[in-house]
Amino acid sequence: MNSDANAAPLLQVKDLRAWYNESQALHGMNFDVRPGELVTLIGRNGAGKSTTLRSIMGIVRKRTGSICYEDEELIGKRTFQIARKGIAYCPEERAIFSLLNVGENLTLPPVLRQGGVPDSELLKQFPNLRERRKSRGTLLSGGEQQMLAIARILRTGSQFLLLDEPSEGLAPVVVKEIGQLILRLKAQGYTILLVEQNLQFARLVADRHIVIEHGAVVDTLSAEELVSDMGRVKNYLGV
Ligand SMILES: Nc1ncnc2c1ncn2[C@@H]1O[C@H](COP(=O)(O)OP(=O)(O)OP(=O)(O)O)[C@@H](O)[C@H]1O
Repeated sequence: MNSDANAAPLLQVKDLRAWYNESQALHGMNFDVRPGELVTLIGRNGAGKSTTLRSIMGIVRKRTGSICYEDEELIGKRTFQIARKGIAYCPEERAIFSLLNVGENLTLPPVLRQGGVPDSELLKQFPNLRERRKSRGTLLSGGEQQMLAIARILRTGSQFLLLDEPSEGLAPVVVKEIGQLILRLKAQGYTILLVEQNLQFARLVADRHIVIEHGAVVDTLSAEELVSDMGRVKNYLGV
């Protein structure tokens, strides 16, 4: 499914400010994501990318402004309520339970909504996980852990996926596999907001790129602009 440039936004973030205790991390974020779109958040370390995902998910609780999802305000809602609306979060550290095996990790999160991928179908979609069904989390490679972390949230029935640096620490060949998986999810109609430092990876998968500096959006580039004007982005990232 391709995103419709004229469709009403699925997620609208307005003047989002967020704090860790007294320390302000987001200073007025404004952006939106349309249904079926794959959007990246890019920016230097500490710019506020992960905090944006955690604020949408309600993990960072101290936040003001507006986060509107399907015309419903998420500010003030708890994480479990946000998850029930169909938003899922895959953290940077992947959060695989090391003492549980693949099958147990997969079935641990509850099914929250209709439309979740059934277990049998998940194992078909992720054959490498099927092979390693009995292996403990600690024995998985970084790529397998990432696959498992994504597979796990597909089971819940969520349609809006927040993915924090899925390519981090993975070998190029595995990054390619994760890229193919993300493109497959987009083709299946999932809407995806992706934090990504790896521009080559971001370039291959995303429709649009939002640049963050000091907790605010400073630029937005289309997929084409990222390719034709890489200098602009590298300037922001200082690379
Ligand atoms: N748990 C926390 N407690 C206090 N401050 C935090 C916490 N997590 C992040 N911060 C601060 O919030 C700001 C934004 O951090 P955030 O992790 O969102 O950045 P980022 O753009 O995702 O960068 P990175 O890729 O390095 O994680 C930074 O100044 C960071 O030091």
